[in-house]
Amino acid sequence: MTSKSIPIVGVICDRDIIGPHPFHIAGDKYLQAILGGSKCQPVLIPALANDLQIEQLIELVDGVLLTGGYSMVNPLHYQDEPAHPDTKLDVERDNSSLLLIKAAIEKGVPLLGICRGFQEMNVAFGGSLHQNLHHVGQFIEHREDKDLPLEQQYSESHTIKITEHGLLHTILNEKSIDVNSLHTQGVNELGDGLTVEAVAEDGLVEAFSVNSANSFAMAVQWHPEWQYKNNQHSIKIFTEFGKACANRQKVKQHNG
Ligand SMILES: N[C@@H](CCC(=O)NCCCC(=O)O)C(=O)O
Repeated sequence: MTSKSIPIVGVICDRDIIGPHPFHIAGDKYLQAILGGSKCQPVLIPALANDLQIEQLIELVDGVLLTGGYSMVNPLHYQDEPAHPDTKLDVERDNSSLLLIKAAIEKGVPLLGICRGFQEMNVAFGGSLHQNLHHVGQFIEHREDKDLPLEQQYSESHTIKITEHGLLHTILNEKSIDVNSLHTQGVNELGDGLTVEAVAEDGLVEAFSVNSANSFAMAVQWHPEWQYKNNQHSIKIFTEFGKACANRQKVKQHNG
């Protein structure tokens, strides 16, 4: 029985230790949102960094998803003070994502960044992060309360104002929406060639797009993958990303 092939989306893994061993892992909710929301086949990309055959890999996928993650982007990537020794880092994830972002933009592969992925994309374009938003003194609380049940951790936490006539505005057709918020870090300096698509009520950048991209290239600080089926805005984001991936697949099939 022949079935129509669906676009393939590469999902970056975290490298984390389980028991005595390192593993490459990705959150199920991201894979479900790609499968059901974007109608694409998710495949995991291990955080093998410079051992990844990026040029070969980027041709195999029709889109790239950079997921959230509890580890922090190493501040050495944006020339800031070294992270506090207790900070959970993931050097291999950093180095893998930065290579993937470059390759996806160069090759016109649709790219969606979520939370940590949003922060990685900002850094990849020369931007910087506040390592601890709650220490800066001008921002509302953007962290989740990890002592609460997950439903409450991922519940809507603040409003974002959407840039009129931008990509996100075109996708959502909304001037503002409420979003969840589960992040310690956030955009300090916006990277070169990025356009702000939304800001929080405290002025923190919450979404941006990539000016030079030949395809969908957007990143959001919140978590649209969380229970995406129950959120019309999330459905629209994953649907739009999926359409871009399907278009990439069609162009590749046409070009043979
Ligand atoms: N570690 C960064 C990014 C926060 C983030 O991605 N949180 C979600 C982790 C769990 C999930 O994938 O839902 C920061 O704290 O700023």
